[in-house]
Amino acid sequence: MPLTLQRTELLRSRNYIAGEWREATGSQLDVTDPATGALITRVPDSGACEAREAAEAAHAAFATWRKVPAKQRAQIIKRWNDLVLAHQDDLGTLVSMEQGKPLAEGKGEIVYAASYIEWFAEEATRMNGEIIPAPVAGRRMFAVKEPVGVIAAITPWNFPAAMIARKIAPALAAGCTVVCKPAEDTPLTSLALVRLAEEAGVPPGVLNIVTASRENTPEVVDAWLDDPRVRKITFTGSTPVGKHLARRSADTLKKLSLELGGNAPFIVFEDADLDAAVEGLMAAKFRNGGQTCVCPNRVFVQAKVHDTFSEKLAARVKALKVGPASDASSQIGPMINARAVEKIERHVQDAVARGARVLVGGGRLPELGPRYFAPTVLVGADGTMACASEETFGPVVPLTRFDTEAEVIAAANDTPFGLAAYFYSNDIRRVWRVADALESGIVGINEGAIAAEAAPFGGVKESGYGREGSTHGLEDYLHTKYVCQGQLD
Ligand SMILES: NC(=O)C1=CN([C@@H]2O[C@H](COP(=O)(O)OP(=O)(O)OC[C@H]3O[C@@H](n4cnc5c(N)ncnc54)[C@H](OP(=O)(O)O)[C@@H]3O)[C@@H](O)[C@H]2O)C=CC1
Ligand SMILES: O=C(O)CCCC(=O)O
Repeated sequence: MPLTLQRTELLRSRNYIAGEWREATGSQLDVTDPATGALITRVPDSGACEAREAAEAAHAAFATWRKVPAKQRAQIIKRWNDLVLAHQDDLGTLVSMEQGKPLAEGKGEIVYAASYIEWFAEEATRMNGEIIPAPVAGRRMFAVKEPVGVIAAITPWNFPAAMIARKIAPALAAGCTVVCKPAEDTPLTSLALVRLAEEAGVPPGVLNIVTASRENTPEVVDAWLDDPRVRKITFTGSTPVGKHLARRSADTLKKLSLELGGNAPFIVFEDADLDAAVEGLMAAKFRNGGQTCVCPNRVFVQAKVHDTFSEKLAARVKALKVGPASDASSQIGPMINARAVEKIERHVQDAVARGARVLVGGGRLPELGPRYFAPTVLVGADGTMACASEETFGPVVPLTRFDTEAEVIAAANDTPFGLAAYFYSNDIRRVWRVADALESGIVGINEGAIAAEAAPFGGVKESGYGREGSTHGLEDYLHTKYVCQGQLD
């Protein structure tokens, strides 16, 4: 059955700038269903002109929004959260329509996105400063929290709702205003979320969104990078684009939050509960068909339990149901675009050419459509393979056998990335030793589902910097102003 919306007005096809839904002045961009390639709708293919209008509106609105009492900002954000939850069926459907993830996951993403909105509505009222004991008599010293200013949020296609929510909600909570550009492949969920923010009472100019094609995106973002009024860039996406944003924002010294690519290790020690480890790996690896930056990319299994673990895993992976979001039984959807499937195929072919063996899957599923790839388990993977050094971003599990703890820690850390890492062990001494040794912003110990609004999400090394969620996620949108009052008489 085709996916449809109850409230069709949530399917938006214009930019939202200065409180107005504006037609494209130039060309338009097709938004398609990744399962079939069918056109869903068209949105503006914006350029520098629209980007500048959005920045202008956000700059003008900042003067008043920053002065709105925190409690009032919190109430508006809370209303946004309520509206998002009230429309979770339609929003989840939109996610699945444009991104391809199974409907249950699409709706789950909306609940996940709302958890960030609710969290930051509550945090808005807790931006406490400090009173500092003065080292000199007669002075009073304070550390005051202030909003950074206009924020540019650039978001990826893999979580079109959650990534918008966890960037925009803290910005609004802090008193910042926002210009946003969603990914070319998935602009519709973000437009619907902005529509609900408008309905919740976010004032004109405070939140602006412009859509653009992959070709025009650099023009839009460059306009913001060059604009000294834009004080912060918050970005989730690939490491090369993150580095580009860091370099290009240097001239105006913007604050940056970069949540970039990962290459997560998942380690199964011989003392682990193997069934729990298989379940944890299934949850972590196959979320969104493997298209998640915290998905395990390299799986290391200790020699003694390797064969038992791989058999158990293969049985679970073989049973996964692949299909379109419109089929309620689907567990893995299509990949986002042709480039994504090509990369996954290249990784599997390279691994096999270098000696890996396919235990399950191993190729495309043309009978379902051009964007489907079979959930795959490879054994005999090693560090020379492309899948060990690049993020596959697809449903492929390469298993590598290891002997010692020291060897596996060295292998796990042998990457420029450091976003998430997972391991399974029931030895309490090993648990803390390994957690300390892993070079990673996030560590899952006997746990595959690590994301939560109350947790600081982010990486080290070339996985970026800044944290999203938790109290740290608000801090990234604030400056600390030191105020010193001298003797009054
Ligand atoms: N950390 C994460 O969550 C993600 C990691 N990735 C990794 O990146 C790989 C490639 O995915 P891809 O979609 O190409 O990721 P990108 O980094 O290209 O895209 C992420 C966002 O950045 C925008 N963007 C792209 N180029 C520029 C630019 N020159 N200046 C400013 N903004 C830009 C994109 O816009 P547009 O869509 O219009 O190009 C999109 O909004 C994936 O296979 C995966 O390994 C991808 C997505 C998320
Ligand atoms: O960067 C990503 O892949 C999105 C984050 C997923 C998560 O919140 O777990």
